[in-house]
Amino acid sequence: TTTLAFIFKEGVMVTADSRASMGGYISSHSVKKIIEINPYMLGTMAGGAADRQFWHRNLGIKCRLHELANKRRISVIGASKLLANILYSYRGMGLSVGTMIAGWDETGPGLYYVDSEGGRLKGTRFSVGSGSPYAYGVLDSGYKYDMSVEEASELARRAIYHATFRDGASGGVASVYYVGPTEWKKLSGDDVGELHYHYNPVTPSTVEQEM
Ligand SMILES: C#CCCCC(=O)N[C@@H](Cc1ccccc1)C(=O)N[C@@H](CC(C)C)B(O)O
Repeated sequence: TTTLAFIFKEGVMVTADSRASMGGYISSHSVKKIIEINPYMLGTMAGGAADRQFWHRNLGIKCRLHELANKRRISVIGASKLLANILYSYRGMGLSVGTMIAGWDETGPGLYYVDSEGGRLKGTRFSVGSGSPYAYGVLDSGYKYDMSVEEASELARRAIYHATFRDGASGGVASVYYVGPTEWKKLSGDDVGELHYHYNPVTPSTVEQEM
């Protein structure tokens, strides 16, 4: 898996691939690794496929209960603490979860990294999963705070593409979501095979090289 998210001038960009693997076997090309917790918050998932299904449903329920009890939307900090505390209570029981919570609340755009070791980090730029070293290479070299939504979504998509090119556990579709002040929007979903020819157009000279 390769997931990444970063805060920039216009909000938060969230991107992930869609491959599930079991060793060298690819068990799915269409896993939704960006989970729509509610209309203004997204979660990403790397690690165990079963864990993804359960924990983001579980988190969605806890966030909704918080809203009903407090008559207000839960903050990104609050949602990340709920998830970190639940995961911490399962420490040592073999959970494998590396997740990010991205959203926009009264304090502005927020991004947290949470994992099944119980770690929780606030940040502006994360990549999580087996492909993250490759994604960081593109992300860290291209990141600027003052990007437009178009520039930011292209940087995110490119970072995921390069990770799927080098990481055997990443692939399928690169999905790009943007979190704005009032809600998230899905911007694109491209098969990385098509992205390959988008970034590496075939021209007579490349045909020469491969001859
Ligand atoms: C057997 C088995 C695992 C079932 C499929 C399964 O969870 N694959 C895992 C990798 C993994 C994890 C732990 C034990 C083995 C294999 C997987 O593909 N994770 C991706 C994200 C999830 C949400 C799809 B990614 O992190 O690569």
